[in-house]
Amino acid sequence: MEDVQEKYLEQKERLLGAIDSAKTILSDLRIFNRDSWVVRYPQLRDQSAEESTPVEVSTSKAPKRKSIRRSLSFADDPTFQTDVVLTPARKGMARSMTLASIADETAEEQSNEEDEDRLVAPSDAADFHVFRLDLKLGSHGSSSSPAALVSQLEKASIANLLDDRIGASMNHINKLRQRVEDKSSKVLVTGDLNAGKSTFVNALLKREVMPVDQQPCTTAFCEVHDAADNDGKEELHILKEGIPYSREDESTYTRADLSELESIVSENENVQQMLKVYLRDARSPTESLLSNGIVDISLIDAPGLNRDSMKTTAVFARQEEIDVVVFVVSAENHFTLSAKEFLWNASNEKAYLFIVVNKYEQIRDKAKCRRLVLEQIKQLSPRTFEDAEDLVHFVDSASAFQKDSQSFENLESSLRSFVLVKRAKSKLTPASTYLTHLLSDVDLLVGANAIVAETELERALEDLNRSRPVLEKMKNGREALDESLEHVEEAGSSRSRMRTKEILNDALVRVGQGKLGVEVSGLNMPSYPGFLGIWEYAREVRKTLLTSVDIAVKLAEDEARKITSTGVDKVFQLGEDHLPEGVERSRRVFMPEAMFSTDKLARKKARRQSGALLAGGVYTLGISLGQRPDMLETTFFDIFDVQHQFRIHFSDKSSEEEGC
Ligand SMILES: Nc1nc2c(ncn2[C@@H]2O[C@H](COP(=O)(O)OP(=O)(O)OP(=O)(O)O)[C@@H](O)[C@H]2O)c(=O)[nH]1
Repeated sequence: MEDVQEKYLEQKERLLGAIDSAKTILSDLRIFNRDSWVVRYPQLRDQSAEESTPVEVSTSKAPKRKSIRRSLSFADDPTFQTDVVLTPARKGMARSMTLASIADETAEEQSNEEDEDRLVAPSDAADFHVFRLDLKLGSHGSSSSPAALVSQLEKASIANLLDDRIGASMNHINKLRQRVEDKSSKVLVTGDLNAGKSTFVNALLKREVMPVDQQPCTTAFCEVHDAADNDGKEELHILKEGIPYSREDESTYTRADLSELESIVSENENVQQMLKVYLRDARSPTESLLSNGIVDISLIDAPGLNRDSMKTTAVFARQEEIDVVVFVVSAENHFTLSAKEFLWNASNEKAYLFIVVNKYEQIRDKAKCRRLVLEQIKQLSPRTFEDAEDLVHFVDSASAFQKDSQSFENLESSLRSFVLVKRAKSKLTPASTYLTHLLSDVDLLVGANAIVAETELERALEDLNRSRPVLEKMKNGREALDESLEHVEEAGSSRSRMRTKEILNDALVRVGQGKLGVEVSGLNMPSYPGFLGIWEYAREVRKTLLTSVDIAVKLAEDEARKITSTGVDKVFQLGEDHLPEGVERSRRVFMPEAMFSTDKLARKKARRQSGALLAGGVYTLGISLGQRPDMLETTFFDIFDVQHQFRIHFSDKSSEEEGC
C-alpha cells in the first residue's frame, strides 16, 4: 500500500514539475514568436514511395536506429522545400522525435535503443497533435485548393493562429494542473437492492451514518465527505435539482442535521436526489479512508439497482469524476439481472471494477460460493477477474463493524491502492499524455524553425560577406568619385557655355556684316530683283539672315549635346570604375536628342517609346526666329539700313541665347 502511495506521490510531483516547465516553454515560445521571430509552421510530407523507405543508420556500436525521411515545407512559402530526417528520441527523453536536416543527420549521435521504447510512433511524430492548425480556415474560409490557400496565408497570420493555439494550450495545461493537484476522488458504491451497500459504507466509515434497513431504503445518492471540507461542521446538504452545487453558495442547497438523514432518505421520491453528507473522522490520516493525506475519498452510497434507478446510476458511474465503481453483491443472492446488466456496461466503460461480495459469513459452503461468484465475474468483467485477488473481496460488512476483520482490512487497503492506481490513470495519465504530445509538437516546431533559421543565417552571412568589401570599397572611393563627378560636370558645362558663346557671337557678327550667320549648303542670300521688288527683297534678306541664326543656334545645341554625351559617358565610366561588381547600375538612359526641349508631352512620348528613363527633353528650343512674323515685319528703315536694324535686334537677344 505504501509503495502505491509513494509511487503515486512521486509520479504526481514529477508531473507537476513537467507541467510547470511546459508552461514556461510555452510562454517563452509565445514571447519569442511575438517579439523575435515569426514562428513558421512546418508541413511534413511523405516523399515518393521509393525515397521514403526508412533509413537505417548504423555504427559499430549501435546496429539499429530507424529514421524516416520527410519533405519539409512551409504553408506560407511554397518555394522553400528541403528534405529532413525524423529520428526517434532516446528512452527517458521527453522529446519523441528529433528533426534534423539531411546534412546534420549523419553527424547525429547513435543510440542502441529499440523502437519499442519510443513514446510516439515515428509516423505520428511527423504530425502535430496540439498545435495542428486547420489552415483551411484561412482568412476566407472557403478555399480548398492548396495553392489558393497558400496565397491567402501570410507568415504573420499563421503565427497569429499559432499564438492562439499556444494560448489555448496554456489554459488547458492550467486545468490539467488543477486536476493533477486535486486530491479529491469519488468512489461510487452501488449494487443490488438490499445487498448491504449502506452497511458496507458504514463499515468503511467505522460509524453508523447511512440508514440500514431490511427493506430497500436508500433512495438518494448520498455523497460522504470529510467534515474538514465543510469548515469542520457535520452537516447534510440537500442539493437542488438542476442547480450546480457550490458549498459557498447557500442558494444551491438546503442545510439539514445529520440525524435527519434517515427520514430524508426514506421519504425521498426523486430518483436523482443528491445529498452531501459531511462527517467528522476522528481517525488518523493513515486509518481514515475519507481523508488520508494523499487523496480525499468521497464515498457515494447509491440507491439499490432496480428498473427506476438503473439508468440514473449508470449515467452517474460514467461521469469522469467517478474514479472507482464499487459494486456490492450479496453472497446469498449472487448477481441479479439488473446487476449483470449494470456490471457488463460499467466494465466496458471502466474496465476494472471493485467488487464486494457481502454477507459472506452466513454462507455455509464458502468455497462453492466463491467459485460461483468468480465464474460470473469472469463472464461479466474479464479484466476484474484477472485481478480478482485485489479487486474481488468476500466480506461481511455487518460483523466488520462490530469486530476487527482481516478480510475487511485487506479490502480497505486494496480499495485505497485501487483508488490511487485509478487516479494515476484518470488524472495523471491524461496530463502526461497531453504533455508528451505538446512537447513533441514544440520539438517539431523548433526543429523545423531551426532549419529555416540556419538557412536564413547562412544566406545572410553570405550576403554580408559579399557586401562588406563592396561597402568598404565604396566608402573609400566616395570622395574621389565626388571630385571626379564635379570635375566632369564643370568641364562639360563650361565647355558647352564657351562653345555656344563662340558659335552665336560669330553668327551675330557675320549677320551684322550682312553675311549669313553660318555657311550651309542650300541657304543663300536672295538675289536683288531690281528696285521694284525692293520691299519683297528686304523681307527675303531678313528671313534668310534669321534662318541662318536659327541654324547657328541649332549648331550650338548639337555641340552642347555632344559635349554632354561625352560627359555622361564619363560619368558612366566613373560609375563602372567605382562601383564594385554585383552592385546594380542605374537604368537611366541619356538621350541627347531630348535636350533643350520645353515640351512635356513630347518628353512623355519619347519616354514611352524608349521604355527607359530619359534625361533632358525632346527637339530643340525652337526659337525659330525665321518663322516669327514679328521678326519678319519689314520696316522702311530696312531698305536703307538693313545691317543696322539687325544689330539692334540681336545685340538684345544674344545674352538670352547664350543662356540656353
Ligand atoms: N448478516 C449480514 N447482514 C447484512 C450485511 N450487510 C447488510 N446486512 C443486512 O442487510 C440488510 C440490508 O442492508 P442495507 O445496508 O440497508 O442494504 P442496502 O444495499 O444499502 O439497501 P438499499 O440501499 O435499500 O438497497 C440489513 O438488514 C442489514 O442489516 C452483512 O454483511 N451481513
